[in-house]
Amino acid sequence: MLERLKEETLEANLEVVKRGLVLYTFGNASGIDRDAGLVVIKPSGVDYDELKPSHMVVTDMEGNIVEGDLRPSSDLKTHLALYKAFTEIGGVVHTHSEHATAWAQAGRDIPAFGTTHADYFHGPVPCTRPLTDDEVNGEYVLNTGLAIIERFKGIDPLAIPGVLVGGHAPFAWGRTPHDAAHNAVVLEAVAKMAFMTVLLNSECGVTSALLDRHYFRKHGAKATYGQN
Ligand SMILES: O=C(CO)[C@@H](O)[C@@H](O)COP(=O)(O)O
Repeated sequence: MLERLKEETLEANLEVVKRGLVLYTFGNASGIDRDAGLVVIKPSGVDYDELKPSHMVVTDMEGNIVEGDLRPSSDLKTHLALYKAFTEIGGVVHTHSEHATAWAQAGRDIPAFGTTHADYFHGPVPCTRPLTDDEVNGEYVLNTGLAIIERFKGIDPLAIPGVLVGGHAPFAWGRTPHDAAHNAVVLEAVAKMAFMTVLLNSECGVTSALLDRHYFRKHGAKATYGQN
């Protein structure tokens, strides 16, 4: 089971490279074996070209290394926080994909301008709020999972399987590492389409309101809210 999870997690890491979502060692993917209480995550700073299943780091839910000779990703705390808060997810992927990162740096939710977005994200993709000075010096900056969990109060993480960490970059998740990588790829695609949509028609927020009323309700989305 654990060996298979290492392979699946490696495949998720390599998928986001294959789709052009990460440069060099940016980003990281992880998977969880909830029965064993173990998380498998990409090692920190290792070039994807050299990555092997045996390089993957295994930790318990508190981040203690159970298996592996390399340091776990610097985003481990965020992955662990999301697994504890979103109990139905089985994989998390973090990238610095260009368009989603641009929306994150702009501090804006990605509006749902069309069904391409709405088929995967049943609402605007939320962006976390800017951190206060105290938070920048505290745990929040090391564990962006806390900001994500705060932003997802009242939002079903499986209805909207992705987020923009303000000033940083996107995280996506799913029931498996493969699903998480898939959602990360689609998140970048809808971020790019939304960016171009705004350039083509700055008044296009009307579409988003129509989608919000009709499309999401039809799909039983549990959360809709305004854009910031
Ligand atoms: O953006 C960040 C730091 O949060 C990471 O995605 C990136 O530097 C990759 O770090 P790791 O190699 O996973 O430790």
